[in-house]
Amino acid sequence: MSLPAERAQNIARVLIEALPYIRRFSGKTMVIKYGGNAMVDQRLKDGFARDVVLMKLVGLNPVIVHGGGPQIGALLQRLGKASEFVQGMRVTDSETMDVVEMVLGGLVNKEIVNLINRHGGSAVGLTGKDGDLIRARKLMLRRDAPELAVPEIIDLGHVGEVESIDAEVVHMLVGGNFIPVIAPIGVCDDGLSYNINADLVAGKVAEVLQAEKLLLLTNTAGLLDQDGELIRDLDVARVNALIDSGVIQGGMLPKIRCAVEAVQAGVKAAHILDGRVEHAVMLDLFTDEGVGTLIRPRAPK
Ligand SMILES: Nc1ncnc2c1ncn2[C@@H]1O[C@H](COP(=O)(O)OP(=O)(O)O)[C@@H](O)[C@H]1O
Ligand SMILES: CC(=O)N[C@@H](CCC(=O)OP(=O)(O)O)C(=O)O
Repeated sequence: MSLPAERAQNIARVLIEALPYIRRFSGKTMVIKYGGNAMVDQRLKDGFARDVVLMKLVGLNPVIVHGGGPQIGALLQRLGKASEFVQGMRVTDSETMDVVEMVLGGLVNKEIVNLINRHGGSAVGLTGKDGDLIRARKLMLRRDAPELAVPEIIDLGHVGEVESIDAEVVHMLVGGNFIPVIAPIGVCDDGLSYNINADLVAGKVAEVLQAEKLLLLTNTAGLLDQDGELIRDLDVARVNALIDSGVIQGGMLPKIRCAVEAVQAGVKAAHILDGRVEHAVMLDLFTDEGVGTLIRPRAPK
């Protein structure tokens, strides 16, 4: 493989320009949540895989946690089953759980692994069952409303939350130069599978690994305010006000909650960004302020 001299010089210039950024993040862990809504078309998927491979090659440690909500919905529809969500969480009966496990642990996980490997990386796919990575407990949602004397408890079936993460298998893979690709399926003490929102898993994985950054790739420019304008930067105190006023709804609720919990538990920063933008991950790394919405533990002084 050989390049014309002028092209080689241009590449060298760009790499040298990138050096301070690469040095800043070298050896650091980046947890990237790749949402089902960001897996739009082949060009974007290829771009994502190339970014991840490049990150690894320059010394960062990317760890991928993926979703696949739209992909689960599509298969359920083919099977004649409707999708129902409460506060951004899929109501999951045992038949739906089988579909979730097949789509996330099978189709989507292996598609991402294959994509990264085809672009020159070494990815290994896991669900929370592999290496006992994700222990889950049943999630009981609370609904508070003025007309309710006591909060309503909503049972969503096989929907879980993270009880604990045993990251040994992740450390082993990262140490062996692999890129872990994690599907958000947990297992509880009695061996039952639980469907966990991928944002929640990504936040907990970032916490346990004490990641430098948690990047949440989705299908909006970031968190939008009541006028649809991008909020570039917010601290934990403002998040609650935005939830109470109804600005943050649906799938954005677990996303923002997990980002807040992660930064409160020691992750340096969380970003919600548009995965439909080409090279979104690199854009985030190579700009001081990042792109999308930055969530930090407290407002800058
Ligand atoms: N304030 C908000 N800003 C941006 N998106 C919001 C907001 N409130 C609700 N949403 C919704 O949240 C969605 C992202 O969540 P979700 O569909 O679960 O994405 P993903 O599959 O990437 O996790 C957006 O597409 C949007 O419809
Ligand atoms: C409990 C719950 O809602 N689980 C999600 C898991 C997948 C996911 O989170 O996918 P995205 O990130 O693409 O939305 C679901 O069943 O859709």
